[in-house]
Amino acid sequence: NLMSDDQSSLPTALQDKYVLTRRIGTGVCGEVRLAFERSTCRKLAVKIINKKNFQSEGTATRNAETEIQILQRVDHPCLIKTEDFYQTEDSYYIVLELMEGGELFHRVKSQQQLNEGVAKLYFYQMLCAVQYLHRNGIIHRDLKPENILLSSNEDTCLIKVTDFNQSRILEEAALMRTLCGTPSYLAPEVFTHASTTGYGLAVDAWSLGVLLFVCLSGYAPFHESFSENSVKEQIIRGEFTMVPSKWRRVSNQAKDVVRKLLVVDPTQRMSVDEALQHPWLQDQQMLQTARSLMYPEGEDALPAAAPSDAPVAASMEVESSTGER
Ligand SMILES: COc1ccc(CNC(=O)c2ccc3nccnc3c2)cc1
Repeated sequence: NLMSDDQSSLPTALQDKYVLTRRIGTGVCGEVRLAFERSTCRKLAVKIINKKNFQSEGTATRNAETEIQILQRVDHPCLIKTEDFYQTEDSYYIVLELMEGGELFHRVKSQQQLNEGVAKLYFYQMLCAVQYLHRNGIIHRDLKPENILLSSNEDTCLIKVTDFNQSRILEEAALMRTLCGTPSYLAPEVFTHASTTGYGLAVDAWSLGVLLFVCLSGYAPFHESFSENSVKEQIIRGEFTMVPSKWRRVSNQAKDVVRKLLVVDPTQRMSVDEALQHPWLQDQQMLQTARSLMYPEGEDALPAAAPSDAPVAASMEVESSTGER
């Protein structure tokens, strides 16, 4: 447990600043623990990654910048922010803002399926996050409900994409590991193109299609119980199943987005940019809500034009004219 050897193996600088407590998440490369900043008692998440299954042996490092620096360089309201970073010879410790709502995976599971308006709000934020990554030359390659975190337990909340740097670091090793793991969210070209450098931005669009499918219906589009073909076969053929009872209340526009993302040929697949222009997302109320979640300071930064007949403004006018402030 934490109080025994683990605690002692933590960097002292980390221990000086934070108290690490229970495990709140686990991933391929390590675990996430709930932490408290000693000086402020602020709750944070500390992601512990042991290097041995993180290092892609042999492959040349991509460029001078380490992926962790990329993690620290990117800045978008729907991308998890790194607060602090430590390392020992066998582990990385990444201090992250705590996402109180936990993984999207658990939210969808507990609610069976999300209502369409909530799914649209979350999907729009994912599109913005992935569009930002793509514009910064980062392909996530591993988008799945476990990597989408919710900022609160409210339906209307900010979402953040996480783990986007790891897939870049695990580039070659990930392909091997990915081909061993459950392929449910993987795009067909991951199987057909041998090298990871072969596939482009379109893989993230496919995974977003699977994510939207899961949010709207509560189940995965490719599953061994749906066909005698393996999940891998179903993916390569783009053979997904929309169970009527689960999709009855979903709008045709939402289904259209899913169908245009789950296209096998990456050159024919709708891109993230095109998805952001799809009619289903031209929903002013959702866009307004998303904007206020993503850019909260945006609200007071632009002073609302006070209507001319506002009594408050008038009284303030009186005060200032008498010189009172
Ligand atoms: C007060 O203690 C808690 C409150 C809420 C939760 C739910 N959150 C989580 O379970 C969780 C999991 C992984 C994460 N990875 C990075 C950042 N934040 C994360 C949050 C977990 C603990």
